[in-house]
Amino acid sequence: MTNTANVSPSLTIVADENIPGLETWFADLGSITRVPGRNLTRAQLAQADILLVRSVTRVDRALLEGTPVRFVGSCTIGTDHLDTAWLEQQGISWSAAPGCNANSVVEYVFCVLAALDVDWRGRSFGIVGCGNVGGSLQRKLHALNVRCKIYDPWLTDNPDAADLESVLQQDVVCLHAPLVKDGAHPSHHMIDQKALAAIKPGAVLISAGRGAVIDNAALLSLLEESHPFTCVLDVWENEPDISLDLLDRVDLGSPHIAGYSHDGKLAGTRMIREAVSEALSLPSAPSANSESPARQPVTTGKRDFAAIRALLLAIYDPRADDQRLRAAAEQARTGKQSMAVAFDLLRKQYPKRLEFSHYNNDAPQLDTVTRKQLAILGLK
Ligand SMILES: NC(=O)c1ccc[n+]([C@@H]2O[C@H](COP(=O)([O-])OP(=O)(O)OC[C@H]3O[C@@H](n4cnc5c(N)ncnc54)[C@H](O)[C@@H]3O)[C@@H](O)[C@H]2O)c1
Ligand SMILES: O=C(O)[C@H](O)[C@H](O)COP(=O)(O)O
Repeated sequence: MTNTANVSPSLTIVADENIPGLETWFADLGSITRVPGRNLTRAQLAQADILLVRSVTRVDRALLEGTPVRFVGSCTIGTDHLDTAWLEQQGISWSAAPGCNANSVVEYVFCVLAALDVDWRGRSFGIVGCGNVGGSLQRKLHALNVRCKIYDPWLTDNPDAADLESVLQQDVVCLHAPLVKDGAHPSHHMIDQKALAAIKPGAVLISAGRGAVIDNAALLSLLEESHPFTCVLDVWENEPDISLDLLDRVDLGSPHIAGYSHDGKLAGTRMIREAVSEALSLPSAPSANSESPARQPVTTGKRDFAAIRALLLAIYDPRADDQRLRAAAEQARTGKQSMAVAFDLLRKQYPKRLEFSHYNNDAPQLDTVTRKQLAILGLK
């Protein structure tokens, strides 16, 4: 990282208004203009040196051609909204924030299972896509002595590697693949009618990668015919204008917030600041306040899995997100607000969600094994 502390750059930064921590991480670089990311236009970038986006902005030739933008940073893990080939061809530096909110997604998965009262300790897991999110989930499951199989075409030597069909036949199937439309292993509609049919009756399907990894029309027709497995969707095709019929039929739905822990969002902003410093030889990122606030106690009088469940849900209960999304759908049905606007608003106004590490397990009656299992999940 370059340390050019004497230089005081005066850059023009255009940023999605939903990126937190901009003041902390970018104010020293110049002026920041906050814009709604969904409708960003080329005209708004006429003076911009740096563009900071989230997943809702398509960054390509149509947006950037003829603008002075030299660096594009996406404070997200996913990169499917960036035309990286075009950016590279134009010599425009870019970066996403790999892994920034992976832990948030893993915690979401365990909280979803807690909300459904599914004791994961006696189940087998199938993980599709085993990068930062899937890999972290796999490591936690191993530590908990839970069996899992993974499908990731780029990780064939992973000890749990299996073909897609056997992965889909596990008790809990977690989708964490990126959206890839071309190349050797495209994931677009990878979970089609045939793949959906491979999921066991009574299983749980959790989709928290990108919506279009599942063929949503095929999923809807399956769920209209019968309800063979429990279906949990955080990500949808055609966000933000998601299918209300599909929402009606899933067991838990949320507006693409699995990665929305406060920690995950701030990590994304910080990582992009580090990347811009590196790419444009700018001063190092300002040092953040390293003092961590006192952990908040969570408690329960229960024991064993009931206690694990109660403690996790005291921290984050995905049923609240589900209820808010269904209330928004009701408004859309009655014509009060379009689903697309409501979906984006839920994301913009998302409550501050802290990861498990901000809490401490204050249930003294718990036995050592339960305590250890909670610690593996990140609640000590
Ligand atoms: N719901 C949310 O809030 C949320 C939050 C974070 C990330 N995501 C999504 O989850 C995706 C995964 O995140 P990550 O941090 O693990 O990314 P990552 O890049 O670290 O890992 C992705 C993994 O998927 C594998 N993969 C690629 N094509 C595949 C295919 N066709 N089938 C199966 N696996 C495939 C890759 O080999 C890689 O190991 C991101 O790309 C993003 O789209 C969603
Ligand atoms: O790719 C990611 O990091 C996540 O999907 C992220 O949580 C998306 O959030 P958004 O950028 O849409 O606000």
